[in-house]
Amino acid sequence: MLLGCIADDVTGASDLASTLVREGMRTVQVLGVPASDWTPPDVDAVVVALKSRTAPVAEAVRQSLEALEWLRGAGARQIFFKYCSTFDSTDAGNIGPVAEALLEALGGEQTIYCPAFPTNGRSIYQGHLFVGDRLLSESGMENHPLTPMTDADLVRVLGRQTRHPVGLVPYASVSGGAEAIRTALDELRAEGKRHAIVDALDDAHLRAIGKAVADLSLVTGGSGVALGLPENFRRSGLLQAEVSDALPEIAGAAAVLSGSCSRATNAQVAHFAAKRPALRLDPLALARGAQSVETILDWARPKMGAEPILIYATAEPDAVAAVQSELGREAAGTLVEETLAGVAKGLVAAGLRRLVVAGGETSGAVVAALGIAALRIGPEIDPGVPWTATLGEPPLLLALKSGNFGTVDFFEKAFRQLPGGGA
Ligand SMILES: Nc1ncnc2c1ncn2[C@@H]1O[C@H](COP(=O)(O)OP(=O)(O)O)[C@@H](O)[C@H]1O
Ligand SMILES: O=C(O)[C@@H](O)C(=O)COP(=O)(O)O
Repeated sequence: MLLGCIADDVTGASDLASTLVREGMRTVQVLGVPASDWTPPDVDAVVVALKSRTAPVAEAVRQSLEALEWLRGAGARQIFFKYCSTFDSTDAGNIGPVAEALLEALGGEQTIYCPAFPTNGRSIYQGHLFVGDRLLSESGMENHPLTPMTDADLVRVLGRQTRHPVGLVPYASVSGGAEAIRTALDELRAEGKRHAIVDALDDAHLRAIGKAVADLSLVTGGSGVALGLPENFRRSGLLQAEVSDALPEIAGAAAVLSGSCSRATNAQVAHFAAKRPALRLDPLALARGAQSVETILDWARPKMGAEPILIYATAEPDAVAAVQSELGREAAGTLVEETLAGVAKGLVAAGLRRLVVAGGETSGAVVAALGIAALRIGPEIDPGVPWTATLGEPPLLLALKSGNFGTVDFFEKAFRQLPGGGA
């Protein structure tokens, strides 16, 4: 294995794995830290998907260090820590504390932070993260149910999460190419800055950054900055393999489970629900017992197979806020996640084989409930969201959609790409 990756959520992990496959690395995504005696298939990169983005800090650090130990044991030459392209975190963490712990364990002196993903509209200028033409803090992410992002200045945001000071490699250096980026990093290191936010506006910047960090033991960022890493291994003659994104054909009923409340998912749910059988979860009804996994499965089972169905908790910010004020932010999230995970289990037992899940935390809960160990990466539906196939049981085609990714017709498009569509 050349590149060992630790992703703080499961949708982010498939986003990263998909980027690595497209850039010529044979990549497998594993869900949770594998058993010490598990040998990965013949691959160049392994992405360990954790559910650590919103875990308590100590737990996120513990899981990440465990993943690091496994990846190093399996021979990884460089470590990549993947988090969200919208830098989803709180003042407590978990990006800063996890990266600091990984850096310390690796004996590294410095690492970079670059969540830019220009293809999906995320760019960084003078340390400020933009989503399209808006600052992060005005992009809708300020209303995220678990990690509201109210500050777009990443030097400031990361500075609140780390023990060591944070610096910036600005656009002026990044546009000068790999050598200029290395010089800027050296200058920051000389000032005692172990952490460097790096500006990036387009893929050429990301590839230059990738080249500049070839010798860092730890690189951190969104999937975008991983674009430039495979080329480092190719240049040193370590990466030569042919990569295939072909998936096995798996027939069976199809469904979408959606727990993301992002702007993009709200629009996608409305679009799909207008044409297909759709059931809305009501967290307050779930809390009172008026709705349950069983009542949802009773609705779903007779409809399965004819066309894809949709089950969603997705709601607009005011509805989410009302639920949270009644149940509490975390309790509401957990209730919805556990319900959708239970529904996924029931649907698979009833013959579901093609599943799209919207939302990172939601996807984490669903794959854990289904006991899925690893995923093979297939073709992309939209940037950052590939179809995948489970390795082992149950045999499923699975697309784990990051909340904010995908066009408005994403769910229809996903099933159209499969042989036999969604029926
Ligand atoms: N109607 C709702 N009210 C409150 N919380 C909700 C509702 N619908 C979903 N949630 C919770 O919001 C969180 C969304 O996070 P996630 O699944 O990671 O989506 P995203 O990818 O958009 O960040 C989950 O914890 C989910 O259970
Ligand atoms: O980098 C990204 O934006 C995604 O890969 C990702 O991590 C998104 O997370 P969710 O929106 O929570 O699915």
